[in-house]
Amino acid sequence: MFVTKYNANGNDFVIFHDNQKRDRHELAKLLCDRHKGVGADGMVVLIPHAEYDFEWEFYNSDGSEATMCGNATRAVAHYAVEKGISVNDRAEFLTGAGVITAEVNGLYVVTDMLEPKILRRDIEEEGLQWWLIDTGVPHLVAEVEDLENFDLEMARRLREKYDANVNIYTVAEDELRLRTYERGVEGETLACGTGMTACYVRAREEGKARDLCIVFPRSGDELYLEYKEGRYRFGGKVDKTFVAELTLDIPHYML
Ligand SMILES: N[C@@H](CCC[C@H](N)C(=O)O)C(=O)O
Repeated sequence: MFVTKYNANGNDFVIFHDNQKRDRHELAKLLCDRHKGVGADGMVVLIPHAEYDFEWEFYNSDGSEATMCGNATRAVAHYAVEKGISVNDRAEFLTGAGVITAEVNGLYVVTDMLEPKILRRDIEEEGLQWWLIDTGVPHLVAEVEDLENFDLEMARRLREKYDANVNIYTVAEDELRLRTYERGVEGETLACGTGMTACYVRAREEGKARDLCIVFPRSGDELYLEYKEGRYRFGGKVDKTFVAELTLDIPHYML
């Protein structure tokens, strides 16, 4: 069995394709394990679909399924174009949250994000004002003055209470910086695309971010977010790290 490892600005994924949908949560746990497996924040499997280029199964590193992952959409679009599953440098595929389109230009990939839903604007916790925004998966977002003080124990409590990813950000017109505690990884990740989008949605709504914004996640990589004609677009480079043949003894029931 061959898998491809991608790094999307610090969010990393194990990707392969198969011919049918399955429950692969145990396999995801094994392959995402950084000691026993390949090591990744998530695993994605591309499955044939009658209407779209493919549909995906997305798993977090703890084996839980998630409906959407912004960074994985960019890595998967690159994978699909390279494998000929998608053509003309454009991927259109079905996620648990809806249909995604992404444009591939070399290693640079831009995803049209799903329409965000602002679920709550009134959450007060830990001295901060949080909004709850669904960008395919739920995110709590709060603006802070200092990104260095991200209390991960606090983030864990909020993640449990609201069943959401937790983000803090700073914003200055055309520059957004953020940190994300990810559900399903149960720790801080180096980047989170749906999290970046959720922070940007709030910053724009509050008149603090321009329609084109540079975004720096914890990895320090540079991405951008754009709001145009009612749509949020999210772009950045992806790295295909390696292709590996698994020699792991994978129990039959996981395959
Ligand atoms: N890293 C992702 C988000 C993945 C899903 C999330 N961990 C959840 O379970 O809600 C991104 O780039 O958006």
